[in-house]
Amino acid sequence: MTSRLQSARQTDSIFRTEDLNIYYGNFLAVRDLSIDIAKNSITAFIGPSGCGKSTVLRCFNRLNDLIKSFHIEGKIYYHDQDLYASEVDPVEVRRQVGMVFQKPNPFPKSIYDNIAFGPRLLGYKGDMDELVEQSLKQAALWDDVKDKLKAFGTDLSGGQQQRLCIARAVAVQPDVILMDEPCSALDPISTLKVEDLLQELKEKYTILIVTHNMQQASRASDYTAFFNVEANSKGQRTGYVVEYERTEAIFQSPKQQATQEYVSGRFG
Ligand SMILES: Nc1ncnc2c1ncn2[C@@H]1O[C@H](COP(=O)(O)OP(=O)(O)OP(=O)(O)O)[C@@H](O)[C@H]1O
Repeated sequence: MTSRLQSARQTDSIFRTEDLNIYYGNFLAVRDLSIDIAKNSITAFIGPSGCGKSTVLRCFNRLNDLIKSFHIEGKIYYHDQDLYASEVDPVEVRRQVGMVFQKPNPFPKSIYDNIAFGPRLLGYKGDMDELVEQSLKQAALWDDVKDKLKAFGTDLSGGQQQRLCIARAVAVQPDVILMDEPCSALDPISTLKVEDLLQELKEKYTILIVTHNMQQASRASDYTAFFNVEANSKGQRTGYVVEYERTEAIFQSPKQQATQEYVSGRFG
């Protein structure tokens, strides 16, 4: 068994991976991942292209299950439950572990229906107007859209669309929100709005975010995992975590030279 990359906060972890190897067919995409993810915190995954950040992220809501060649060795525990046990329903996992993607992807429906869609599907019996309002408020979008809830979500600006997607994610009352480069298609002002929003959301949710933006990782996250990638003798490029620590330690006093070079922009 490999040593754990983060031992300081195991009592407060929401996910725990143990000796995780992730494959697409015979290709080992990520190896030897043993990390804990802290509850009610923001954890950033950084590293060069192809090191497996998105692959790891999508393991936490079983989204990779939709890829035929995908399989894992090792374990992922979610609240101490084996996430890949046969009795676990991936659809229920995805309700509890929501996701926001790189490109805002609102449904071609009204703003209201974008939010109400998930709760309706789940048979929500409460006051839908109230839920829509609360969700939009949590995503810091209510003031922008309260007078045009019937307008199409797709007609909002890019930054607003991404906040709509965040509102849609929170409307089904998840436990965790995964974000895969959520700001890469946004302008700097919208990016800062989303980053501010993350600080509020972490009071209620656990957030994992993949980002190529070093400033974003250092500004917005509590913990950072730096991934790297190396080729084996067959030329396969496998990702692994080099260093996983509190964000200020990764950016101000990294233990590994590769981390230092990456966060200072001299690599990758
Ligand atoms: N569906 C798939 N089938 C086969 N290989 C895949 C699949 N998705 C990703 N990979 C491979 O797995 C490796 C990790 O990819 P992944 O997208 O997770 O990396 P990443 O660090 O998120 O990259 P980027 O920063 O460029 O988005 C890459 O070699 C990629 O080509």
